[in-house]
Amino acid sequence: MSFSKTKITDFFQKTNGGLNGLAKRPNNSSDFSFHKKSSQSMNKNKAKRKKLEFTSSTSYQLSIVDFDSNDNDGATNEIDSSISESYPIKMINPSKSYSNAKEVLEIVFGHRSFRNTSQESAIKKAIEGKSDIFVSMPTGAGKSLCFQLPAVFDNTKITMVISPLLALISNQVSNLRKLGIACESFNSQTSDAEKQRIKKDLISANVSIRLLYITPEMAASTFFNEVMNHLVRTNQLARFVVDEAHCVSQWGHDFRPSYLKLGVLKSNHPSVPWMALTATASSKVMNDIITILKFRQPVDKYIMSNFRSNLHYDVHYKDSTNKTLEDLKNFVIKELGSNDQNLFNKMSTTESIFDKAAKLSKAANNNENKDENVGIIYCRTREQCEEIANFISRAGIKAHAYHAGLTANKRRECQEKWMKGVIKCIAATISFGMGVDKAQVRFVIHWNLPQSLTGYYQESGRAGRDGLPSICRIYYSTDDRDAIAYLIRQDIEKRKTFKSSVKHGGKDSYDYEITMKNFEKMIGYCENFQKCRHSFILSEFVGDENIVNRGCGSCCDICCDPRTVQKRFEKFQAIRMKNLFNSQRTNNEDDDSFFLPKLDETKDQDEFRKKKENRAIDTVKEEFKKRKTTIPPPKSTFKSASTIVLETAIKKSSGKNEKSDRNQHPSEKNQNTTKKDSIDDATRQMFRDKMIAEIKIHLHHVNNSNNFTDSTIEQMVLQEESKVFSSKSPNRMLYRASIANLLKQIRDSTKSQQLNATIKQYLK
Ligand SMILES: Nc1ncnc2c1ncn2[C@@H]1O[C@H](COP(=O)(O)OP(=O)(O)OP(=O)(O)O)[C@@H](O)[C@H]1O
Repeated sequence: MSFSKTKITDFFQKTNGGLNGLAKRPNNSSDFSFHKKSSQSMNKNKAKRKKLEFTSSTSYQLSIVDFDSNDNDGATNEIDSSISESYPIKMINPSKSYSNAKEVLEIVFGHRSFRNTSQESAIKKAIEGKSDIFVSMPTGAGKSLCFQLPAVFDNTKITMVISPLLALISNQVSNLRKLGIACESFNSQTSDAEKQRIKKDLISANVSIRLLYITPEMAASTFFNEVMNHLVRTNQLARFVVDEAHCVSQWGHDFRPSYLKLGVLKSNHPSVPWMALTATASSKVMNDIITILKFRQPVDKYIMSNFRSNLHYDVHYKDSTNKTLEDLKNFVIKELGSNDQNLFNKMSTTESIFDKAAKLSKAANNNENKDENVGIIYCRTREQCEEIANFISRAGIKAHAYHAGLTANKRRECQEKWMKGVIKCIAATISFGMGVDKAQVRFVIHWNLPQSLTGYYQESGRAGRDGLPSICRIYYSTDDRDAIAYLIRQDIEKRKTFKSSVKHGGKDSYDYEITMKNFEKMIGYCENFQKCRHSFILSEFVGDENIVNRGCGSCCDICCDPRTVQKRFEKFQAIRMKNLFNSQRTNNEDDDSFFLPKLDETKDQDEFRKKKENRAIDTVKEEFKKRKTTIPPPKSTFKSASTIVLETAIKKSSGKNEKSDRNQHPSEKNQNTTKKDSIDDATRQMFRDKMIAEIKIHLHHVNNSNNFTDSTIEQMVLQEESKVFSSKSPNRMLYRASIANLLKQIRDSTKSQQLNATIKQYLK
């Protein structure tokens, strides 16, 4: 939304006279429902609190975040954790002043003590209001309080909180309102009536909102510029807060170009203090945050170690055993199964799966508060979420899928039940869990490889927020690795074609190298059997030298039992090599990255087999669907490795395994068959795909895309790959090394912005 300056000025004049919508709310003495606070301190403080509060009849209707709607303020609308019902709230007396931070901590927030010294110091420094503050604390360490408490302490001013996700905003606003704090959000989902009410307050002489959550896009709007000017002029702006500040940096896992504009706000209002918070800051990210947001030196930094000793990290290999799903099932039963599994075991074998599920659900509802332990299994596609959820349910654990294909209501219901422990295990796409503060998450499993270590740290960090032992596991497979690498390349290419990357510091700030390097590190993490997993992850962050240098001791599979991990890894490597060297890959011996049936469920075996055959193709189709674009899909020759492997497998299983000479260069036609068989077609096609992708990226970078049609590129690749094949076959290693060398040369030319010499030869 945008407002013209004249309109704003008119608006200011019309409402002049200190309109104070919120402060002037009518009081009455009706009953008010507080949210349940379990802590004893909260109860103790209730009586004290009552005296300090005045009541309001105003009902707040929080904006319902519509999962699928277009969001014109740029906020990512990935999950729906909003509160749909309106509820009466009890407002804290807006003119109440507090003598110190501890008092606010106890009376308003109901906590007995600060969670850690960083939290306490950051809060006290913020209350002083003299410096800019950088906070890096692990997930669940209590970052939000670092700005929420000072915002309440400062009872004549407003704190502007800039946050990237509507779901996060919605959650925080909802929690703060339950505490009686005057808190609002202003975004594309806010109703017109609410916007009017908030605007009135913002332009008044006595602003009564203590915290206003906005998106970075909204912060840059003309309307908010005017608002900020007014608030600064009238000395009512306490501070700017940038939550999830790693979004500023392209070195972070979640770069948001709109965050780059925030530096302008800082330049416009240099006297207003800022606070930036993140759970995932490397020193590069921290420096970017401080520089891009133009923080005043010296910056007060509060950096806590990201090491969480209650989290046990490990990696299981999908390729190394044909019992991966059994492994997953046994693990989930062990972690969550006590109640559900016992009940399930007692059920008759003749009962239908639906009856069993209904019984489990009923039992879980009755036992709501007994066992709130839950788990998350992250999957890459909706189909996988559904399949895994079904699979776990069949094993007697109440599970549910969560993804964008469900209605907003269904997602909300699902999340709420999971929060209460009614649904024990959720199989979800990675948007699930953002901004969700659930303490008893006993495990976070990644069924597919994440794209970066920092992203993985944040997702896995949703486990064990209650401080109790919890497990973070990845099920790794090379099929996933290849499919994700392919998709990353596709994304990068699309971004470049759309020229959506932004210019920053004179260079293209969307850096292909960074994305790929991040992904390579993730692969390194999974394929490593020597370095402590915590060290591996924490080497990405500031403030963790001790762990990085010494290892965690016993909080990961490698530190606990390095020999077993080594054996597992070697077995995985052996099978991988066998797959690479042996084109006679068999479906059921070593490729277990698909879903396998339980042995006693013969009637379901056909269904499973079909799924097994279709899954990789569906995965790729699904990913294309997700990346809706006007760009035509890649030509049929441009296939992911997993698609090729699957197609080959399907051909084999249906007896149509004839060798194709598609894409065969004429010069190879007469070559002897020994040579030809030594490097299989699928491998060659995979390398040709890689070359095509690399060349397209290169041509885009050196501004030569228009000089090469797709068919020229394909012909070029066919010819160059064919030369290598003819000269290096049958030695597979030499073939691979030569192709790798070609790819490297192209990448080097991309870096030096020179049209690659080999490619140049094909310029007509
Ligand atoms: N001093 C405290 N005493 C007790 N509980 C606290 C304290 N500070 C924060 N908490 C609680 O800790 C939980 C986590 O806090 P918060 O959501 O702020 O963490 P965070 O660091 O922002 O995590 P994330 O990065 O995952 O968002 C919340 O339930 C919050 O109420």
